Amino acid sequence: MTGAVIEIQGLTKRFGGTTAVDDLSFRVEPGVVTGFLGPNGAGKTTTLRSLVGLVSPTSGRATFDGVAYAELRDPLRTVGTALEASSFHPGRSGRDHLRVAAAAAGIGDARVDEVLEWVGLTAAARRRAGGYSLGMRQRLGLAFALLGDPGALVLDEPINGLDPEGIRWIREFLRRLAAEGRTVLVSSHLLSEVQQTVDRVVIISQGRLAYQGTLDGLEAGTARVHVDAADRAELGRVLAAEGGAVETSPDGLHVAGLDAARIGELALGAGLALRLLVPEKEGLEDVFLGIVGEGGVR
Ligand SMILES: Nc1ncnc2c1ncn2[C@@H]1O[C@H](COP(=O)(O)OP(=O)(O)OP(=O)(O)O)[C@@H](O)[C@H]1O
Repeated sequence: MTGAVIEIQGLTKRFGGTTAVDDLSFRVEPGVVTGFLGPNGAGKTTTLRSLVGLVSPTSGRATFDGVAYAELRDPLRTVGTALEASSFHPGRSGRDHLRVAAAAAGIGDARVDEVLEWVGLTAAARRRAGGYSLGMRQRLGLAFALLGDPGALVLDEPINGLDPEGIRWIREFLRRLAAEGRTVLVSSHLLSEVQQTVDRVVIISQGRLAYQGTLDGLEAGTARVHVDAADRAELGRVLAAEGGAVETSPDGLHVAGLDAARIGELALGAGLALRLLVPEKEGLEDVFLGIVGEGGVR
């Protein structure tokens, strides 16, 4: 098992007059969990389906270490996917569902039992999948994705609808898979849902890339400092001269582009005594909503 770099390059998908994905490019590296975020209708599912050959792009490419899914020599061993939690034959047991999929790929029953154990479904393995709870179906989907011991995992909304215990379980599970060197890409329409699970995020809105990078970077771009001095106007001039974006309000100055430590130094250098110096952090969810905008939902 080696992690594969997932690369989306200039991907566009149109359905008739609807552009679901619009010239989208991003990279997903092994060894970390990457969140793929955007509001409902942003184009996440279409992107993930393009990645595994279920949707043919209008233009652009989606590859694993440079190879398109359809050209992979051993797809099940390269990438595991869980794109729909309910795509199981309801009358078949969880174990039989996996045995059928495994047999088609030349994978034996021992591995089926291993992945069932891995996702904590051994006790329920011989029960009808139709009677499984949503959490159990998510686990069965993960077990299916892991059958070929793939280096990459592509999971569509694996946390959606889980109870707190299920969320905690999957969070730890995904982090462990990434720590083993796998590439883990997990979609969600809620940043708060994956915030404690992901190391990096790719955010899309209306089919286009809105941000890719770390969560810290996402927050840093919007962080401001609330600061004030007796001579507010002079403080504002000093900070603006050093590149701060200064907004004056009745309760002081709100400054972007300079951190609190730097503002303290500049004020000291200018002989201004500060009477207020408070870093202001917008909640990550607010940053996310600011990026995807009101018009994000289609
Ligand atoms: N097969 C299709 N035919 C026509 N339009 C489609 C098709 N699949 C998706 N779309 C449209 O493309 C856009 C993106 O849909 P997509 O399902 O990829 O978004 P999403 O981010 O996964 O949203 P959700 O979280 O709601 O699943 C939407 O406007 C959707 O209606």
